[in-house]
Amino acid sequence: MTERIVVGAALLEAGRLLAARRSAPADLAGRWELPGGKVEPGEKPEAALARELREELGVDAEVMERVPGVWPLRTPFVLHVWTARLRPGSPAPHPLQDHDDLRWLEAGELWDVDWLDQDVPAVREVARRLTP
Ligand SMILES: Nc1nc2c([nH]c(=O)n2[C@H]2C[C@H](O)[C@@H](COP(=O)(O)OP(=O)(O)OP(=O)(O)O)O2)c(=O)[nH]1
Repeated sequence: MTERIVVGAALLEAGRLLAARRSAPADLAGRWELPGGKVEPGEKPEAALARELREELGVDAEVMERVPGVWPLRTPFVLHVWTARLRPGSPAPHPLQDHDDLRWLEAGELWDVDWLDQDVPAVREVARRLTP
């Protein structure tokens, strides 16, 4: 089966990571994830991620670097993660779509939220970039 890529953002600001709490579907609701979504056919992953961040959070984000790794989600999806930052003048993130809460986490708070199980290895990889 062909893999389908879900792009997730490690949105970073002043050494903090944005975590987003899913509001749907029921089996994922209440758990925390990296904001993002599915790459559409013909779309570049970086463009998909900037689009998802605009739609879901209302932000103007710059997609920076790929965090090495491919993390399996529900078949046929796999998670690819990119670091990102808000462009100057971007609105602050708001949970407009798919989420009902957001938190900026300092390095020491990363494990205070209940990440989706499948996101834990990705967040661990991101954590290496946050820790001084
Ligand atoms: N965005 C995102 N999705 C994740 C993560 N971890 C994880 O298992 N998923 C799952 C949840 C969904 O089944 C799928 C991504 O779907 P989505 O609902 O965010 O995608 P989308 O915005 O493109 O929405 P749609 O096609 O369902 O309308 O991947 C993660 O960290 N970020």
